[in-house]
Amino acid sequence: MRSLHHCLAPAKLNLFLHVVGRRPDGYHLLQSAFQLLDHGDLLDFHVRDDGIIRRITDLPGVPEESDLVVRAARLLQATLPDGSRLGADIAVTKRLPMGGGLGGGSSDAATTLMALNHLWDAGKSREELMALGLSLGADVPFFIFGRNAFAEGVGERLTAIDGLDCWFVVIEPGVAVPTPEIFRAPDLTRNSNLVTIPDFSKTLQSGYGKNDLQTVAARLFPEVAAAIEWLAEYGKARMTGSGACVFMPCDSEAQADRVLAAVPARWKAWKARGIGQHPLSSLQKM
Ligand SMILES: C[C@@](CO)(OP(=O)(O)O)[C@H](O)COP(=O)(O)OP(=O)(O)OC[C@H]1O[C@@H](n2ccc(N)nc2=O)[C@H](O)[C@@H]1O
Ligand SMILES: Nc1ncnc2c1ncn2[C@@H]1O[C@H](COP(=O)(O)OP(=O)(O)O)[C@@H](O)[C@H]1O
Repeated sequence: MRSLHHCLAPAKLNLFLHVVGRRPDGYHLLQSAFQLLDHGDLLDFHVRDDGIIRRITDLPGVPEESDLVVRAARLLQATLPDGSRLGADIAVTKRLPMGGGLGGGSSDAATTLMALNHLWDAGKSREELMALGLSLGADVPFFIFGRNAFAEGVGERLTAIDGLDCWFVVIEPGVAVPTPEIFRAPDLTRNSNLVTIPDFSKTLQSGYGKNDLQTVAARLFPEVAAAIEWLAEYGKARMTGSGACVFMPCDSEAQADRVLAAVPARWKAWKARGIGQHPLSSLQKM
């Protein structure tokens, strides 16, 4: 049967993240620049002919049935023609921290939709996969979109941008930040000014804007505050998504290595390069 091995589910960074309003259902309206990285989880897919979908690796804290990988596969399977007996064994090598703001679970789901759409010959267009993905999480459509992007709405309105072609240092402060708690906080700023692409594009490199979720996450999780404070000694340090991870764009790989060598032992840290395109984009029909 057909297989795909070592498919990257890349991490994302939110280069800035502004909360610009709220929908009637309570969801927050955002504006953000999403940046793809060359580091992420790795997934292996092996097609089955008995309709069974299994996650064949363990992920502590995430039961198989609630894993976004399994949910994504089931969602796509439900669109296959009646009588189809296609299923899959899926192995997930988890390298991204959960609740890290790097979009790990969402990226796993996006990679699953793209890989199985190809392996099962499901014939879904990029737009159709993005719509399926949105029901799994707000970040999923971005990963299927496959380019660095300016995101609006809750993250579903995407416009391709260049992003940053540089190295980043990422620090994992060792805590999982629950997204709902951050959005619920009374002190969250919800009225940042609307921006346009020309407004921020020229200044993206020098650290355009801010992350409105950072103040709340840093207040609730002192290790996030400590990591930002430590990294800010070296450059423009900022939190990604709803946290917990903190990142800094670097002028060179050597600068990234110098910062990594100095990171306190209690934090895990790594470097990654910004990429312009999702590695699985080539599998996609337009
Ligand atoms: C903040 C962002 C930015 O990329 O990423 P992460 O930190 O998760 O990577 C995303 O918008 C995260 O979106 P999503 O992945 O859908 O968030 P979930 O964990 O499902 O949302 C949990 C809860 O947070 C609140 N929520 C979430 C997104 C949003 N735009 N407004 C909200 O108010 C809602 O109450 C929702 O029920
Ligand atoms: N394959 C998966 N990988 C990571 N998290 C998953 C996965 N499937 C379900 N989840 C759930 O999604 C939550 C958010 O995880 P993740 O997307 O990694 O963080 P974030 O949204 O902060 O970037 C996790 O706490 C976990 O309960």
